[in-house]
Amino acid sequence: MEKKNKTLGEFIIENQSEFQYSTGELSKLINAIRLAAKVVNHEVNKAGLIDILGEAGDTNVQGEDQQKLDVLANEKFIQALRKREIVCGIASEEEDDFITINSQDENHQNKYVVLIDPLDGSSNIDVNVSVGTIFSIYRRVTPVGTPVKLEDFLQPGKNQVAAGYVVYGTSTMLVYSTGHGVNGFTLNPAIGTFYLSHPNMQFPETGKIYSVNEGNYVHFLQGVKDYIKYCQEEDGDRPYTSRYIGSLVSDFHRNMIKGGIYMYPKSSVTQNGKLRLLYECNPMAFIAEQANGMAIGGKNRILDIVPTELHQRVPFFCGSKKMVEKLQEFLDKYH
Ligand SMILES: O=P(O)(O)OC[C@H]1O[C@](O)(COP(=O)(O)O)[C@@H](O)[C@@H]1O
Ligand SMILES: [Mg+2]
Ligand SMILES: [Mg+2]
Repeated sequence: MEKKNKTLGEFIIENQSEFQYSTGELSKLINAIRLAAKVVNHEVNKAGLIDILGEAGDTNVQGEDQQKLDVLANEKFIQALRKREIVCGIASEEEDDFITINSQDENHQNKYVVLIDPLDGSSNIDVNVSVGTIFSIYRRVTPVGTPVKLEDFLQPGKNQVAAGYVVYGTSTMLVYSTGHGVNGFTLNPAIGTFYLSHPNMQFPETGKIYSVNEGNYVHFLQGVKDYIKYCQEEDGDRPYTSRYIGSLVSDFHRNMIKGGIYMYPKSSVTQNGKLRLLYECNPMAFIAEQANGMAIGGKNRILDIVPTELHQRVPFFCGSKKMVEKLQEFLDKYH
């Protein structure tokens, strides 16, 4: 078990050998995320004092009204990643298309693509409820020396070389995995340093929390309705407790620590659910599986899905293994 309280920088160096590619590349990637996270954290913490609450006035490719903090976080993460001479392309919830980034020598030597949800939980920004950032990292599949292509982004989640999230909550944490377990780092805002506070995070095998927007209940498929009823029944360790923050990162983080299941099903209103496969479901599924949890889209494992579009949505069920398996039983009955 990793010793607590070492800095993120120390942890990255000590665990370099775990990263399947050359040393230094991972630290450049994670350092870019760390830097941008600190900048965004700084803005989020004083959001009410400076003019970054409310709408930015534009809509994004999803047709959602962009919040000012969506736009700011998007700029800060793209800036930080662009400067690191390691990323050849970025895709973001707030950008219609992927961004090509060329190496300084103009020969497309960079090897990684990064997909981000710069600000997750946008509906909670103005009401001072915790929000987050989500990131997913792949090695490109097209040859170095050529411009990045869409296929570099449309890789199944199991190809991720690293993924994680930042939660801007009562404290600010960076949680990530490179495929060797999940570790959480808490920011000491006084000195601007992330320290290892949650080594080797694990989803409890089961739990007593279910997270779903029950306001959509009538539109859910029968299997999901039956599972929610099952969670609410008086029997054994049930009823479970309903907790729904409305920020995927925060609901996921709580369930990973306490044991629980998060659900954003498809419904008669949202044919494919709401969450985006590439920069919400894949990175969270990668973390979940690395933490002994489980993530499905219904019959399929999220990380096996072969993406077809940059901003595609999928149904998402994720959390403690025994709870997701139980849900799967209910889904299999009907679908
Ligand atoms: O308000 P709803 O429909 O329950 O949706 C809440 C979900 O939508 C999201 O806010 C979508 O993410 P963005 O805020 O990044 O668009 C998730 O964080 C959250 O879990
Ligand atoms: Mg989101
Ligand atoms: Mg977002």
